[in-house]
Amino acid sequence: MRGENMLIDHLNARIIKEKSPIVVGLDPRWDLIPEAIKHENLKAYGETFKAVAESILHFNKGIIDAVMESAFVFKPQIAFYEQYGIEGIEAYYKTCQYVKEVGGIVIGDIKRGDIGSTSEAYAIAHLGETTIGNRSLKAFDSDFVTINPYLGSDCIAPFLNQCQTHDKGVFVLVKTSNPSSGELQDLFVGNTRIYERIADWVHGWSIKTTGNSGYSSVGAVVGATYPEELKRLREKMPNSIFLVPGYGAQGGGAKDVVEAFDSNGLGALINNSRGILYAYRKTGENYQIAAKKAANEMKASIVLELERVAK
Ligand SMILES: O=c1ccn([C@@H]2O[C@H](COP(=O)(O)O)[C@@H](O)[C@H]2O)c(=O)[nH]1
Repeated sequence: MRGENMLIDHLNARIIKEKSPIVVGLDPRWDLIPEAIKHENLKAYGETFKAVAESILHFNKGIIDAVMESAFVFKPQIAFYEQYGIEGIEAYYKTCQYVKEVGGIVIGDIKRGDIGSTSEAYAIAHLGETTIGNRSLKAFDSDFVTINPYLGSDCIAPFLNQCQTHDKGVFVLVKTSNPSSGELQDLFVGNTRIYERIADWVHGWSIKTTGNSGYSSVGAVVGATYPEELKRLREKMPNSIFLVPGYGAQGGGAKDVVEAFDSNGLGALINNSRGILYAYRKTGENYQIAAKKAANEMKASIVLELERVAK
């Protein structure tokens, strides 16, 4: 498989070129969207899902445009859109489309996984193509999605198949950033913790799909809030790119994520959602200016920390 995997190599080439391993999480919250945007849509559509969806799209496009100089990877979390029904899902779809239009990469944070046949439908919906008679249509065209391995390997296989067919990628939940992630993930099965067992699976899948850059498009989600575990997991999954949430609002900082990277500054994508989207609420600036500054600062802190460690 080495060398055939283009998405991951393209991603790594851009991380190097743009010196940016950051991901901007697009988690729109109605109560935190600037009043001026909401006002315009409430006037046009009243207190409806349509007004919310239009506001979300306006806000997201503004954020994407503002941070493009320091970020090219975006992670919309689908739950924030689903709560606004069909219109919310449309805003999710259009957000993904807009990221693609401006040359960005989309990680659909969908955290899916079910029995094999249902996982296949999820995988087709978010990574593949739906067949209707003689036509094949893309439903949601993400580059990567997040997946939940709790149902076992047959729930993962359909996603891996779509990755191979359509040159897409997945991030498997390994050690999540939330405070109670250890309740299940840290339990021992024999001498191995559950999250380590999942890391072994991910490693097994990733070595079969490693690209020229030495990484696979089968990646792992590992929280910035567990830096010790992050370090050990880096050793366990040397070919997997990590998606690292937990930076910013959840307490993680540049020092906590540095072990996720290899000596070339590759191997990790660090996500920040609230800390960038709603930076304006702390600074009182225009939301785009504040988001741009927050993204630039995050990128600079991580680059500085990587340089410090490399010395
Ligand atoms: O372990 C995990 C997995 C996913 N997430 C998601 O990342 C963002 C984090 O948002 P912040 O505002 O930067 O805290 C959010 O979409 C989560 O659902 C995570 O936090 N931890």
